[in-house]
Amino acid sequence: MPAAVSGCLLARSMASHHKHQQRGAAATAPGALPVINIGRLGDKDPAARALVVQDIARACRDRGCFQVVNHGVSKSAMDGALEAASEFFDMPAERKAAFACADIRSPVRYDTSSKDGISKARSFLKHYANPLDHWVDSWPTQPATYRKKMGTYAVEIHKLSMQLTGAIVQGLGLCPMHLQEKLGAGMQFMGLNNYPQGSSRAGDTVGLAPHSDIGFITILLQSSPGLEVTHHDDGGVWTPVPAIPGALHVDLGDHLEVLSNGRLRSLLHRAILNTDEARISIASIHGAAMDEKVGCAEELVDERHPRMYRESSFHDFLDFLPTNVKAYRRFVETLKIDSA
Ligand SMILES: O=C(O)CCC(=O)C(=O)O
Ligand SMILES: [Fe+2]
Repeated sequence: MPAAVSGCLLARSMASHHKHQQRGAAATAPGALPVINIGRLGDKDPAARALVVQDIARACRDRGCFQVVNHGVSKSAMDGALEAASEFFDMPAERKAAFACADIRSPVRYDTSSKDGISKARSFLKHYANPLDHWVDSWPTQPATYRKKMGTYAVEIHKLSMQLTGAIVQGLGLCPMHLQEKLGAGMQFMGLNNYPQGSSRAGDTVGLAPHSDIGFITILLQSSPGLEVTHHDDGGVWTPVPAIPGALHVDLGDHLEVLSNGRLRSLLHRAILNTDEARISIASIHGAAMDEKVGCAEELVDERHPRMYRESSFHDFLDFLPTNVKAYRRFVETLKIDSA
């Protein structure tokens, strides 16, 4: 990306960051969140790739998240996904209710409020996406372009997830191929979130309660700002993630913390309601297959770094979820070997 474009993106990011800060957060964590140009990740020159890997490694270690630009996901796929989501949520309640399901294991699920008592304003649609052929027939047929638009986005994002995890594990000193097979055959769990415009008078400011995601990474597309993050050493200070046009936000999930044997931490995040506009976000969670156990990478366990976490699967996480409503704990906390 030419420097001028990069500068422009950063300037917008800062403007949006400040606007958002004035509106919500009480204090700010040090430094802006990293925005990484990953255009040279696929470069034949290993030195060019290494520089990007280094930036990603630093962002993962210090912030637990970063945004990517020049990521190869087309603008038309990103716009199409937001359109499909917005058209879905605009449908009459009865049509959406056809996807309501009490079983959190259902491959497609619509709901109007979360059970935590905090995220009351949000409605959401969740569905599996990888491999697309296997799941797409369970997706909504209305709006008519939903499957096409969301499917195109899902496939492009899955490809990006493979590239990013390749770089992240390389940054941990592992072979870039370390997770590729597991991810290729793994879960892609998409969560489409619809937040109405918030009203500060009514005091409804939090759209989605603080949590970390399962999986290795989450790639998130947001229509406007609202996502806030706090990393383990941020002292509980929330940092708004600016909505940079064309950028995608990436955050680390519980299974990456496990795989890295604690060298990386999963990211606590939440969504704030915008007082000036409604908002849509599309989270794509990338992990191993439903029943595949994920443990610490053997290469990262030695005498100085004893194994910190028990193995677990996505399935184990789903079993844990209903037990984690009142006093929220990151799933990964329950896997700590000394926490038993
Ligand atoms: O709306 C957002 O920005 C956050 C969504 C999210 O964290 C999720 O769906 O897991
Ligand atoms: Fe999340």
